[in-house]
Amino acid sequence: MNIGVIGGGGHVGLPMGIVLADAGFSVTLIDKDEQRLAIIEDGKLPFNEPGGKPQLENALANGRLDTTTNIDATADCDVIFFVIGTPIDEHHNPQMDVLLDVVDDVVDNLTNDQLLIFRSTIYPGTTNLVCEILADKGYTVGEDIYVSFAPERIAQHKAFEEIVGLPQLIGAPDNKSYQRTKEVFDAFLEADCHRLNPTEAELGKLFTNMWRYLTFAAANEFYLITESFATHHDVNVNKILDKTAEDYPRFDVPSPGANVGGPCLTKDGWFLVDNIPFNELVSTAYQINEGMPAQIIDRMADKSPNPNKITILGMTFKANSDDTRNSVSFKMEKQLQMKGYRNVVKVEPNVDEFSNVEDIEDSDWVLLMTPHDEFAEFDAIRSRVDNEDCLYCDIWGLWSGARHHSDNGYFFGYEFDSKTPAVEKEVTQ
Ligand SMILES: NC(=O)c1ccc[n+]([C@@H]2O[C@H](COP(=O)([O-])OP(=O)(O)OC[C@H]3O[C@@H](n4cnc5c(N)ncnc54)[C@H](O)[C@@H]3O)[C@@H](O)[C@H]2O)c1
Ligand SMILES: CC(=O)N[C@@H]1[C@@H](OP(=O)(O)OP(=O)(O)OC[C@H]2O[C@@H](n3ccc(=O)[nH]c3=O)[C@H](O)[C@@H]2O)O[C@H](CO)[C@@H](O)[C@@H]1O
Repeated sequence: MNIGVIGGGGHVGLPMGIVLADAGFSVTLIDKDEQRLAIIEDGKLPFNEPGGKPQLENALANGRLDTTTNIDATADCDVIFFVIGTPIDEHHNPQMDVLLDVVDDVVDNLTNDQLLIFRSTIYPGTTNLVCEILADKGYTVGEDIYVSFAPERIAQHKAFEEIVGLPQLIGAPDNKSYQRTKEVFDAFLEADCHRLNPTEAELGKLFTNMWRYLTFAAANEFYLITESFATHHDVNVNKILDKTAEDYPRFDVPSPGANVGGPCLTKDGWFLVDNIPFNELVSTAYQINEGMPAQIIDRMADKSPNPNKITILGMTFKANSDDTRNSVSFKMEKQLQMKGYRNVVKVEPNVDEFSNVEDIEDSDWVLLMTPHDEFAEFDAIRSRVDNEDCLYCDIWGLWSGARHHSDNGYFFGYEFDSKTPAVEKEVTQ
């Protein structure tokens, strides 16, 4: 069976294509980004995704993986996956035309019995709209052409483990489209397929991401509330969250986080918001998460006014990633500049264009925005800074001793002995 993956050079499309090839299908990665395709042809992943390289090399060696920039290649495919980016515009509205233009191109080359699987995160109703477009062209979905929405739910960096391990939602308008989609996934899936109709599956995917985004906003809101009490009381948010959740079954709150961003979590909320214009849960979560840089800067300035040099640790949107898309670190940099702090060093070990830890000497503030493994040793960071008056901010709790014992994530370097485990310090407190 020939499978085409449109957007096959991307963070979702490439792992999908590799797994399909590994399962024995003959796969063509169709992508407009020639540079990415050249890297892939060379046996390399254009981005960091653990475990993928050997599988890619294997697929290339077996001749089961091919690449092209030519969208007309879909004409020779039995199954076509759509995995291109589905962005929002500058007004936070979904850019529907990006995907629909590609659908138009594919429809021009359509042949009977092809199965179209939408895997990008899409605006609710899009799959049904595609069915209408196909009907206008004279096709009958479920009889001479097949369509489904099978959302990707992996988190970056876990792609190769999660593509095979997570249950697959399949939104299908008819039995045959469902069965044909399930057959493709059953070739490699170690979990079950769950059937919904297309719009239900589209909403389910968006709800999954929104739920995660809301839990981070709740943790950040708890952090801000605790801060407001911290002016008159000895309270620490991470200590509250940990102790309150200990051995208790219904309080599963993540840590507050300085950097809740990435290519989709933030934008996906806007796919829902315009359907509920007067309800504000999603937009409030956005304001809380995107407001973290301003909140952090205010607290830093209270404790340590007039810093000459500020270091941001981490420019990617999440730990151990090389993906800077929609990272809140850039908002942090912008806010610092707007407040007049001009000397800002941006350290990012996973992307070439940024500074490295050699450049952080004499910083007055160090802001841990992305909790990369490279930053885990507080003592190493502190000795690079070599300024005993430096104020550090780690609301993630990466420097774990600090998590319970610093002032809600802020602490002056030399007051804090990072080698002492949090639990021992607590006993002696
Ligand atoms: N990144 C994630 O962790 C993740 C997880 C689940 C779902 N998603 C969703 O998956 C989709 C893809 O996201 P991504 O992170 O892989 O994006 P990406 O930008 O990494 O990949 C998209 C790829 O599509 C290609 N492309 C764009 N327009 C094209 C066109 N007209 N013809 C051919 N190729 C084209 C791009 O060159 C790129 O290689 C989005 O809808 C996203 O919301 C992403
Ligand atoms: C529901 C779900 O799983 N959806 C996945 C998720 O994948 P993801 O790769 O974006 O990864 P996450 O790990 O969720 O991180 C997101 C941001 O949250 C920050 N974060 C993380 C842990 C924490 O405790 N506190 C935090 O604040 C982190 O720094 C980062 O900025 O979203 C994709 C769209 O991108 C999805 O489509 C994909 O299916």
